Amino acid sequence: MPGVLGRIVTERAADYRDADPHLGPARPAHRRFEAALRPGAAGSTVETLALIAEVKQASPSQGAIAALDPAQAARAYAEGGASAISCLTEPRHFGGSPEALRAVVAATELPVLRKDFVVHPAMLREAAEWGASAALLMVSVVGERLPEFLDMAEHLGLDALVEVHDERELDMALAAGPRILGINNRDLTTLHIDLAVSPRLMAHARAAGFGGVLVAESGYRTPADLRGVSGLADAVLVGTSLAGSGDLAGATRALLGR
Ligand SMILES: O=P(O)(O)OC[C@@H](O)[C@@H](O)c1c[nH]c2ccccc12
Repeated sequence: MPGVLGRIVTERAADYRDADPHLGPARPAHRRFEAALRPGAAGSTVETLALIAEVKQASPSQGAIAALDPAQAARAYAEGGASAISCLTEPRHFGGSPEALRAVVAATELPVLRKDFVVHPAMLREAAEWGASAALLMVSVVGERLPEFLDMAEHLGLDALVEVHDERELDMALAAGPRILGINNRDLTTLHIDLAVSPRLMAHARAAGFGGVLVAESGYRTPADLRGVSGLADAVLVGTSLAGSGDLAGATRALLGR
């Protein structure tokens, strides 16, 4: 696996090399994250797009974004109209931590996504234990093991956001029958963003008969940016432009056109 993504995945695999792979008891599926993103669930937004707002303190492309208090950030996003919260837990490149996720879960009623490079079953067990409603599964990372990881998430009562960046990954994802599909506009090997990726792959997914929830991810800054996926996406995942704004509630409202 090339580039930045390869380095991070190697590090996360090393972090969890000796972790206990047991998932523990089955947990009921609440599907709270999925329900928050369903068409119309966001209700009052101009574009009817649901917003997943991300607690993101740093990134490989930006370096430091902002030193956030995760609980305060989550409350501000909720106040601004977000439908769900994404919280990074990757520590070296994104400034995330388990504590950040736990704090976000405690601070808000909104469903929370564990945003990390899931390479080991223990990472899903942790997500459930920490109170997350969902976990990210990247096809570029789990590859052929996607069905296995989807089953594990289901066992733990977690919704899975299955992320793809190109047609090949999309076809692999569709074959596994995900309920929630995220299209990342950012190529994580080069960090290059192209907002045309989401509309292209969303049209492809719908044409292939995908009837689940579609999430457009990365690089969105303005209401005008969102117009490119309105009518195609059910939800949009936004981190940097909100987290670095200095006024998280105001920036969230502004992005949603309120
Ligand atoms: O900060 P942005 O450009 O608004 O992007 C948010 C989110 O899409 C991005 O953080 C992301 C999408 N998929 C990922 C996988 C790993 C780490 C991070 C990500």
